[in-house]
Amino acid sequence: MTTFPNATILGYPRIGPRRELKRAVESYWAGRSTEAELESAAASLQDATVERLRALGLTESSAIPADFALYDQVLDTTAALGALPARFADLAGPGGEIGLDAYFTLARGDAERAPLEMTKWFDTNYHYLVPEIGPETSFAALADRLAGIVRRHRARGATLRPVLVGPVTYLLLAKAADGAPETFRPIDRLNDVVAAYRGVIAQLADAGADWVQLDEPALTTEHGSAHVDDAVLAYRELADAAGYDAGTRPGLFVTTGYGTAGDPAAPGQALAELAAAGVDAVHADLVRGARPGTEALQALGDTRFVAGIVDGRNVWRNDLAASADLLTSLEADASVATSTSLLHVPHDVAAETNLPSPLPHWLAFADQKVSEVLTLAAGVEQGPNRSAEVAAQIQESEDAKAERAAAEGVRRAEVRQRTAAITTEDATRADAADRAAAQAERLSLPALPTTTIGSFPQTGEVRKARAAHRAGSLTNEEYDEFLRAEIKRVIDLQEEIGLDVLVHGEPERNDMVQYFAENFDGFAATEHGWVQSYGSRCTRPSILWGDVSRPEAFTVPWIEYAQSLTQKPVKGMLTGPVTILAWSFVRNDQPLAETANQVALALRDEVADLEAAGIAAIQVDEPALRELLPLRAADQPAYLDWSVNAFRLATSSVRVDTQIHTHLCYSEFGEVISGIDGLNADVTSIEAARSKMEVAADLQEFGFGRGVGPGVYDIHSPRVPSAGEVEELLRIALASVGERQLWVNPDCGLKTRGYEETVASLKNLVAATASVRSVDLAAQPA
Ligand code: MET
Ligand SMILES: [Zn+2]
Repeated sequence: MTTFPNATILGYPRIGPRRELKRAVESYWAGRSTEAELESAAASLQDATVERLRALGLTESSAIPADFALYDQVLDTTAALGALPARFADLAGPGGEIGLDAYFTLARGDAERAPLEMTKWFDTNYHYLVPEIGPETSFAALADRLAGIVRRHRARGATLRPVLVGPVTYLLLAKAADGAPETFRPIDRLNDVVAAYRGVIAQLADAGADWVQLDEPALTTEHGSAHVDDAVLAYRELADAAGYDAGTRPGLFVTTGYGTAGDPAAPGQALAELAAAGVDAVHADLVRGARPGTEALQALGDTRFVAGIVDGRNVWRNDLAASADLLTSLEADASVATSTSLLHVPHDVAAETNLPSPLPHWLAFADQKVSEVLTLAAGVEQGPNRSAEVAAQIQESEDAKAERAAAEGVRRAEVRQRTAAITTEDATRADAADRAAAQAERLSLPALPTTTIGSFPQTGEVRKARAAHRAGSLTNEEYDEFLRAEIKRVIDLQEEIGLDVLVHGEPERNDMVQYFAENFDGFAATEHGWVQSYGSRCTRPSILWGDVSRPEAFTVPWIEYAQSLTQKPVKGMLTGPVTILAWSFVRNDQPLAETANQVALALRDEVADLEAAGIAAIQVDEPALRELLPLRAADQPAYLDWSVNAFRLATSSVRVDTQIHTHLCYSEFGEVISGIDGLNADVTSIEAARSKMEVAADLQEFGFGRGVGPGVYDIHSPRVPSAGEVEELLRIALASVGERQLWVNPDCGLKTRGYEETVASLKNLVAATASVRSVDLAAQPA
């Protein structure tokens, strides 16, 4: 093997600077292009990526990672191991291989089969496909696709470094296959999977790889850090040259992004153990994780230390002076890298033409981060005698830092004074029982009130009108007119269906976070800043760069109008502070808690204006509450403290008879039940249908005393639930939540659905509720 490159990145955005991959894949799915066309589009994008990275300076052998998943990197590893769940067994090729169509079927399901489950990748908004591993799952070395990529680039003169999810992380991220015995854990299959990895690594070596990257981020989590011993066993096996043809074992590079691997009290120790097992290069995340101890670094011996010092998860320019100092303090020869893959950031700041100046000067997207890595690596090589070029780069980073600290809008006295003056009282409401009584009187709702989560189907018409307005072909007045007609239609429809608490349908919102970013001060929107969320789906997070405030009420006119059309209560609809932070790129120059308080006060202003406009129920959505939960148990209480408090700050100014709702989805919330309780909302709607109301029982067990609306149907598919099905779920919920607390609603908003299935589903929801009210509640009226 060659020596490990001095500068590298752990991964690069795969979607393409203009979302080329998204288009190519979606066109293939739609039958508009052939497999060959898709492969050729993917190959062109790879070539462009490799050329771009070389032009930026990643010219050392093996410095460029080959991480070109068409859908997801965990699914790629599943494919390389041939680890097909039983229900997909028929998709295997003659040699057990998972071809292109099989690959996409695992990701997207088909008429008979549900796809692999999708879940969040560590504490990010990227979603991976969960492997399903059972005692019978067969593993094989089927790395043809990845080997082919390595080979193709070799022929073009570049030795790339193929990337796989490492064996321990792969199994820790997997779930037990259906039918596996209770006691079975996927990690029980470590020996078998390692044998397959060995074959995969040999295939990659055969294709010309000098180094193979194995990502082991699971070692940085609370649960995974207890598996360092397993990793040592696995890598001892993988590093054993006896398993390879003479002299062909490539270098093994193990990465540990997203935190500190192993025991956080002994940072670096896990890396030293991996080195002792025979791993040739080990990476530590120096942004989210702790700096490895000096002794641990010394114990690495010949194993190369790779310092993940350029943040793979934010969009801010690196503080090069501070990073250079940290690298010097390591007193070890180190390579320089990113903290994680750059998958989480957009491609290139230079592509942005509309960002307010001087914001671009403070930013670093993937391409800028590559340059930062190279500068820092050059600095390490040069030691105390820095070249003029490196010195100039460091100076520029210092200048940007100073400019940013002093720039207008970054720190605004009026915002600072408000957050400094926050008191406990600001986050405190009257007793829940008093609120319930006052709200019952004001709203006079039936038992088991029915409602929806906020959005109604965003039809092609709505999207077209928004685009026309943005392009200027629809005037403000015309667009307003259109939105009002849409709101009226949605209100009339809900009246007709017979729902109790109505919504305006959110037609004016492109996205539940971006809409708030556009109406608050302190945020900027990018034109091309797309990042992959899952598969071909991308989001374009706003950049929260300055102090946040709300110049004027912006949701009030729509809600007020909707309320004017009906006697029934219409919910005000806001996105909560934690979710706004989670789905934006957030400033890194102050604690998240401080930024959360600013956002909370901006929302508090909107809440006050909604209340003043006569709105009796206000919903503040926090679907991302679980997403930002720190990976380590020790860090979780502090997080729940500030995040919960921010929500309370946003919602606690209201009168006793104003009903505060919240909504949570996308996650298992079992771990944060105490946080949900802490939000102190009068009504909490929560995704529950797929887990058969489990969360209702969890809440009950916790002693949750306020309103609960466990979702009675899954909105992720067009399937219409029957009234009988909804009734059954309601009865399960009723058994734990009780009729005084139970609300009836779908799992989440309806914006991705069509009208036909929405109307049918909601009618069944209302019918089921009526039946449960008359059958189950008749005996003991509330
Ligand atoms: C991801 S949660 C979505 C909540 C929002 N109010 C909606 O209905 O779309
Ligand atoms: Zn939701």
